[in-house]
Amino acid sequence: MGRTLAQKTWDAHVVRHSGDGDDLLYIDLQLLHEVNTPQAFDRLRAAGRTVRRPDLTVGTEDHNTPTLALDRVIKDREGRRQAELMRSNCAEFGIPLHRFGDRDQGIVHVIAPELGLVRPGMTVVCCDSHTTTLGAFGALAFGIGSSQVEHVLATQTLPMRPLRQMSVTVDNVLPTGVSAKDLVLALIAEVGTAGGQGHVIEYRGEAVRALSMEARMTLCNMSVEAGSRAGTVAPDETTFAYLARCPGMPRGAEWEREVAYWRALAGDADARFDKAVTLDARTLSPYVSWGTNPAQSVPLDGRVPAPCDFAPGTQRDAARRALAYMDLEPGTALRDVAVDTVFLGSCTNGRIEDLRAAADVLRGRKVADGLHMMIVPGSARVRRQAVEEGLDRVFAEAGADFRAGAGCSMCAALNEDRLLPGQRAASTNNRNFEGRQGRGSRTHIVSPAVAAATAVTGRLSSPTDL
Ligand SMILES: CC(C)[C@H](C(=O)O)[C@@H](O)C(=O)O
Ligand code: SF4
Repeated sequence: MGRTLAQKTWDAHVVRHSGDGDDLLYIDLQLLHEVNTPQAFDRLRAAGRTVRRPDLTVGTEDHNTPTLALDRVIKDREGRRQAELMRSNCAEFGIPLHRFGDRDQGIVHVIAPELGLVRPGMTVVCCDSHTTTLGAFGALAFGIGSSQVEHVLATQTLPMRPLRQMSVTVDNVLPTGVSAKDLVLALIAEVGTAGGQGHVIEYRGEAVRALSMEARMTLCNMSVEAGSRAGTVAPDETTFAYLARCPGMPRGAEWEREVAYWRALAGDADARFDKAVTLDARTLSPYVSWGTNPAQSVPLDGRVPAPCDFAPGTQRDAARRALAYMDLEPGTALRDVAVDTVFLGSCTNGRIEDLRAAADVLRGRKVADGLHMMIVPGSARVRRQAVEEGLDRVFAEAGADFRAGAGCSMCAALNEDRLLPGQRAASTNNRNFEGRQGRGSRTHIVSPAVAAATAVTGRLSSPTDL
């Protein structure tokens, strides 16, 4: 029987089929950040073990890092402690670490592709749920918990229950002004936050083929918000062209051999999916979340729904609660919702293409009076490139606050960058649960273009409104 891309990658990494339903998988790369890892290192030390493959392990600092200046210290005590432990643990076990202030530092999911660490057909794990991002390269990449981190550190393997296969086929091409972010919000609104549970999603179809690597990363990034373990896109010419520019790639005949292997990873025509969803790209438009989970999203052209629009029970209760928390009246046009903050950044939309998309909207325009637009590059490299392209000037002239330091920042508000209680943001991040961007914060998840247009008008807007 035919196999999917994920099944081929899985099969190539099984070290042992065990009786209890778990397979023991070989892991090609483990990425680490400062949150969730101290416990793993403590247990490793307590057990008198060492790191099996420090050469297949890479760390960075991202969640707690400041953004105002590169010489700024972490103010929060717990955050500072995590960063210090990250440094001492990596030093003790010989793991390369991209520290805050270094050239290659940034959000773990942003720097890994930049450094050429991720290739098609690899198994990649990280102590972070948005590791799904890296499936954009045709890798099998998923988040793991801290005891699993310890297991991989010690053995370079991981017991895993085989995943179910789900296909998301997006036919036709996305209309102009509709991005991968809008596509994935529409998908999650359709299938729900548990729609992909236990599955690895493979994104297919003409619209997906047409996406850049950055856009595919946005798509795979939010796979976890649909409940799935991983998201993948079969490697193609777009993937190879991106990889060819990455550091450390083989050249000449060796490169040709790799590409042939990567090509063969594409799913077989008779591969079976346990679940299949089809979307028509032509029907999509900019999406925005109104509630407190990403599935509570509607087209920007729409209105805030009412609880009675949902099935009685859990869904309706969740809508009622979300509306109260978000302080929104049913029936309000989304375009009438005013925000005081716009956040552009995160592992979903903190890459160079995202900054370019926002700059294209901001060029020659001004951020609305009294509104704070904060732009945080996903990595130090993204920031350098933005400066090379003159985007920093566009942001400055528009009155946006383009930060010096790279990291997660206001995506999760684990550093100093956060909303005050009651503040409302249009944000390019991926989660909007209560308090995500600071206690009492209200988040509307949007694309970079919508974020920038919203910054100009002060209300949820798309570039066509300007
Ligand atoms: C802190 C980290 C473990 C967490 C995650 O796993 O996703 C964070 O990155 C997030 O986005 O909420
Ligand atoms: S940018 Fe946000 S979603 Fe991504 S790893 Fe950081 S906190 Fe998590």
